[in-house]
Amino acid sequence: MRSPILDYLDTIIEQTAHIESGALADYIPELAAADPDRVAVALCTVNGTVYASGDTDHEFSIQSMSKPFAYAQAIEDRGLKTVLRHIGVEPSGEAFNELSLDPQTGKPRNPMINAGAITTHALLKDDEESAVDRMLGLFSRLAERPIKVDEAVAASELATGDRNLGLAYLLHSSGALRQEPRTAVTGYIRQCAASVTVRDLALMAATLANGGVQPNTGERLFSRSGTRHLLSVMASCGMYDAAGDWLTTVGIPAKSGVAGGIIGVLPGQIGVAVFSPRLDPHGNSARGVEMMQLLSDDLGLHLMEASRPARSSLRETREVTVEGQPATVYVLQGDLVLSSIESLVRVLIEDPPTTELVVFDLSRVDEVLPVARRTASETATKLIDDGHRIALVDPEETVVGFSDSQGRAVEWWSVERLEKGAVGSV
Ligand SMILES: NC(=O)CC[C@H](N)C(=O)O
Repeated sequence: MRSPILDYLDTIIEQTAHIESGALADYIPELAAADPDRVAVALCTVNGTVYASGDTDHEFSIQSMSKPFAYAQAIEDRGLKTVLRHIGVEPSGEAFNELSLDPQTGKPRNPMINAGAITTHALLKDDEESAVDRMLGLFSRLAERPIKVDEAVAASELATGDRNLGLAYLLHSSGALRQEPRTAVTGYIRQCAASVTVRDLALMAATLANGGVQPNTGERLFSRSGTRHLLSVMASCGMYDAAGDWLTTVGIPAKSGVAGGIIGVLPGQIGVAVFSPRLDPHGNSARGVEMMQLLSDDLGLHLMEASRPARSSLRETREVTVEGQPATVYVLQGDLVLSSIESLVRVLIEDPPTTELVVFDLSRVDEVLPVARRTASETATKLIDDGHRIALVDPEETVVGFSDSQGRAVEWWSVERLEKGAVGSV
């Protein structure tokens, strides 16, 4: 059966379908030729499972979403102290391509704006392979597939890259740039032209959510402390001059790119990625920001929300005989949020119950977020359609009035009925 999490992601696309505001980035001619109606959304858990909806395999250039990964790599290559000597960590409150450095220090204010990102690129180790190849190798390990430069995008931006060149000359004159301005800008632009999908980006973001370890390969790509530092910078500077608004509303470390992508990271839980090419006046995807806002509200992503456990909500699965008939009992625990019920939903899909009677024991459940309830309703529909009977044991009344997504009621069992009726331990 199709995962209800995919059905949920479909609703994010449907609910934002009316948003047609914003404009394509036109200072890079190749981006102005993009199809403005493309849209995609993906999320990836820290277990490495990716869910994606919309134009999931459509490739677009990573642009400024490359900046966090280059910054983390520069920290690995040179150490945090050296990187901090070259680039600050203060929000600039300015546009991403502003021609300005911190007047007190002569350094770029942070690594998420172009001045800081060009400086970052020039700090990457380039003795064995070029800094661009090094970044492509990193992207490929993060996304688990070969990531390449979109040569048309790179050529288009190189031909119109005067502003970034101007910035690089400014940086060079203040002593902040390790390379010749033209070399640094060419490398930075090629780094930005790497071609990715929302699936790739969700996996990349999930690696940051997972403390720097790629969830599927288990490879440590960034140190834990480097990842924490990066996420803090993304939280305060990732959305440029909209960063304060972003942190108060969506509330997760994020980074946007001018091709229309945005990535977000909920530490310890999930990475998310959205794509829609029309940009708002800050240079962030207009529909993408709305999609992120919905994801944040529905999934309870906001960092300042009282913390929710990242552990799985499935405590254990038991096969027992209740009142003379075989039953599968799923014992759930903790707060039911999307990232904690994801593993339960995946077990139900990949290893469906073999008994007609399926019991969910919610005795140890504390709180159920609306999106978890909705996903559970959709899962119930799929189970009922497959011929199962569903019974809920819910002594704390965490899901009062629960029904499947078509309004079909489930059975309500007391703890005693389950415990007394069961042969085999419950
Ligand atoms: N915000 C962005 O995505 C900007 C990246 C783009 N390559 C530039 O330097 O202008």
